[in-house]
Amino acid sequence: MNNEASGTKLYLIGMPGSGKTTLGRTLAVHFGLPFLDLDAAIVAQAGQPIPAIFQQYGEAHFRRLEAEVLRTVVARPGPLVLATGGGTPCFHDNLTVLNTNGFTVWLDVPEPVLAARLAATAETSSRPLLAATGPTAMWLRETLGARSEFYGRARLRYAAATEPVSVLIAQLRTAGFALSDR
Ligand SMILES: Nc1ncnc2c1ncn2[C@@H]1O[C@H](COP(=O)(O)OP(=O)(O)OP(=O)(O)O)[C@@H](O)[C@H]1O
Ligand SMILES: O=C(O)C1=C[C@@H](O)[C@@H](O)[C@H](O)C1
Ligand SMILES: [Mg+2]
Repeated sequence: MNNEASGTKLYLIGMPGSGKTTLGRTLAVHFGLPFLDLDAAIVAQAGQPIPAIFQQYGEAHFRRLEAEVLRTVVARPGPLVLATGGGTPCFHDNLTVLNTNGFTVWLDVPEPVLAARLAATAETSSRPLLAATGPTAMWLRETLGARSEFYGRARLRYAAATEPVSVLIAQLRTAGFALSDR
């Protein structure tokens, strides 16, 4: 089965800072697939950056837009690697859409590692949900606590901070995600 014929889409889910964008690009190169970042697709569709969408219209509007753009991406023919937004699986039944139209992987990264990464990238990133408080331990604990129920329903859990990418690729093969390595 070649890539086009399989049509399988690979969806990376997980907390902000878990490495969805970084790993997504790596896997896309490895499997010779297109890569898409859902946040970038939302920005393109809205014509404004994510913090501006939150500020102008609020989170509920952002979540509707996110759900709409996700469904458009999922409906496209052909395979891809998609880095979702941190909250994507937790709203508007998006997780069901992902799980019924491709292969979901949760990048499970421990809270202290997330805290360090978010602090290190706070200056350069635009994370409106963190902008008010910064990546406090409390925000991380509460958010991870609330979201784990959704993330935990991914087809695969990948300990992204400790396991090499080769472990995930092997897990994908075992789970039946059949694509050609490059
Ligand atoms: N496996 C890794 N080991 C060490 N650092 C990593 C790893 N993966 C990602 N990072 C670093 O962690 C930070 C966050 O990575 P990335 O932007 O890919 O996460 P993300 O899940 O896409 O975040 P967001 O939800 O904000 O888009 C970046 O500085 C990146 O370089
Ligand atoms: O964790 C979240 O809820 C978010 C993460 C980002 O990827 C963006 O999708 C947005 O800032 C919301
Ligand atoms: Mg990202």
